[in-house]
Amino acid sequence: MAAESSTSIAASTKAKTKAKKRYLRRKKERRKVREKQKPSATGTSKVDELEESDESDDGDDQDYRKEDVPVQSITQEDVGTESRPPKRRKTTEVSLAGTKNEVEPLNEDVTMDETEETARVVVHRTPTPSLPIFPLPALPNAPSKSALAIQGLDKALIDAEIVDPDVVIPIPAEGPDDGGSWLSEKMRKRLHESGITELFAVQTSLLPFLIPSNPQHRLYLSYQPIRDVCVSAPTGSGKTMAYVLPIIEVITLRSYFVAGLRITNQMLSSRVVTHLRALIVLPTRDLVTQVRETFEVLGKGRGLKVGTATGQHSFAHEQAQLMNELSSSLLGGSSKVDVLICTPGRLIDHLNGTPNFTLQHLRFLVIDEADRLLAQSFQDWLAQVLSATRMPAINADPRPLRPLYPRPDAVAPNMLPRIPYPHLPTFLTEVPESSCQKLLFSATLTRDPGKIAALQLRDPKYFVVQKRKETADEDHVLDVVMEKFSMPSTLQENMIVCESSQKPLTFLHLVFAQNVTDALVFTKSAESTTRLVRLFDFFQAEQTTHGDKPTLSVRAYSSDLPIGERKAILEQFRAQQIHILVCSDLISRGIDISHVSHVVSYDAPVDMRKYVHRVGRTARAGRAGCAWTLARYFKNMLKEADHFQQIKRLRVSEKDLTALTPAYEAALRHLKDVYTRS
Ligand SMILES: Nc1ncnc2c1ncn2[C@@H]1O[C@H](COP(=O)(O)OP(=O)(O)OP(=O)(O)O)[C@@H](O)[C@H]1O
Repeated sequence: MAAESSTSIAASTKAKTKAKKRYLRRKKERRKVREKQKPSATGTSKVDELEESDESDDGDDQDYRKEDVPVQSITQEDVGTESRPPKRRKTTEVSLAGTKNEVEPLNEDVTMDETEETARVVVHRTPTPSLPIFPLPALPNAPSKSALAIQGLDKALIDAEIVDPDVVIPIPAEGPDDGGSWLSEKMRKRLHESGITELFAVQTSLLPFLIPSNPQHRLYLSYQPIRDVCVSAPTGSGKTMAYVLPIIEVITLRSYFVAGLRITNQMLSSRVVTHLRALIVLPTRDLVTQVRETFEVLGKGRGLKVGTATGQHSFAHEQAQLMNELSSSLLGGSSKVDVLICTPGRLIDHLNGTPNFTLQHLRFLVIDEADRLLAQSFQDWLAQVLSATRMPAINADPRPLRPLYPRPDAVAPNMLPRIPYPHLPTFLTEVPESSCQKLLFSATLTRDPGKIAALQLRDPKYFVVQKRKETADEDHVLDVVMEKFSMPSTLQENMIVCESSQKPLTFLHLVFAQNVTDALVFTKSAESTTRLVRLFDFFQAEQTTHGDKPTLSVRAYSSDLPIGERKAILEQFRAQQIHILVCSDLISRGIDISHVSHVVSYDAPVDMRKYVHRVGRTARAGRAGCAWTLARYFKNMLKEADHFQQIKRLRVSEKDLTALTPAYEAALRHLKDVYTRS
């Protein structure tokens, strides 16, 4: 095979040589002929032309070429891009958004050579024109965290009015000018007599909103329904007066304007007969008593009749106190009181069991400590109360309807359509609405949309008393939504990190070394309350036998005690006859005792709301106060509420405790004896 192939190569080379020789010979002959024909001076160009045409047209030459390089006539280089049909290549671009865009190939002018035989494709690359610059796909500006958080929230909450807690306005004692307080002269005088000379922040916002400027229709606003109100303000910021003052003013006075000044006159009161105009619902009896006292102080000399219903007295006794008429059935109801302050349980009892007890004339429904009350589902009290304030559906009331002429004053306007005296209903007939304005108050107002929806609020207006930050309004709303509760600015908060076993001794150290008296001490249960008081008493007894320490009066206050005793203890504490009151969370809300300078959470509160209310028993109405929490694990709750930074963390050294240890150990032994015996 190898020999064969070498022979063929030799033969081909030989043939090539012969052809070349033949070509060269002919070329030589042609040159000779040309030499002969050559003119002497000119004609160079002609020869050149001939030579050129020879080279191009000479069949031999062509033959030669064909023979000479039959296969490699087009070199790789020649083929290049010219011979190949241009490929339409797809260019892929990845956009910023991550999607693939298919883009047309760059501009190429492709033309086919006219001589089809050669089948040559000539590609003329024209300079690529610059493409128009399209803007890069840009992501929209990301909304702020707070903007995202408020999405889907109740609009009323987003539009909450943020009230600066430092705002106060002086109350002029005399003269027709109310100084922007919206209070009558009579009321302003009364406030000054009670030592109140300025309005606190929450009051400055609420009073103008709650005391209507229109002197007419103050008790019944059936055709001008007013907005309901939700108020979130720190503990001790004066929320009680923010509703007590407008209630007294609206019920007892009627005002009119003279030369731009508000003139109020009790004789012009729109109150013709006594009806239940204001209902205040509170979670505990103690709070009912406290709010009643505020009404009595501020409403003195105004002829306002205030009643309470807490179950402290018999049902019959309460009925006699509240109702004028129990025997006959009255469509307009009957009441001896203008204002009723009550707990929800007893209120339901009267709604269901007291004849002529009606809420149809209510102008104000106040739910104080609203988050606590809304959490109580007792007999579905809220739904029952709300339905009692609305016009009952015709035929829903089993009592027979009697024609009443003339138009009865005793029936609320929203009840009138129920009375079968001749009306002329037209398409213009407007259905009267309940005139009841709902007011919700708390230092930890719920933002739970479900619970708020249950209140069927009418176009609610939110007031949130909290320090204004240098941030967007959304952030304030976010604080509201995220339940970041604001604290009194005069409160100093401390946490003493200690193990449970160290708590009793640490507490004794606080009392005897840090002078923590005039204090409320919160424990987790009634049982812990009693135990701590016993230990304290044993410890003091030990101390007194070994030295001359003055004796401190420490008492327990819990649900284990009879109501009468509880009341007496609270009175003694108010009178500073008791120095330390150890209690359960029974009085962690709302109780206002001005001299409380310390609050000790002996057992850490279970949630942030409880913490806010407990520590809020001190530092009230701008006074200074100190809160102490004894705990090992407490910071997570504070961190979640974004409140960790505000709390000073302290440790009590072993050394500080050694002086107290002997008496403490003796007290512990006594305590053990007591519990083993019982
Ligand atoms: N304008 C005022 N000037 C002086 N003292 C006031 C004023 N308003 C309220 N107070 C007093 O401030 C104290 C706290 O008020 P209040 O009990 O209404 O607080 P609160 O906001 O309801 O607190 P909490 O959330 O704990 O129930 C009370 O002793 C009250 O008399």
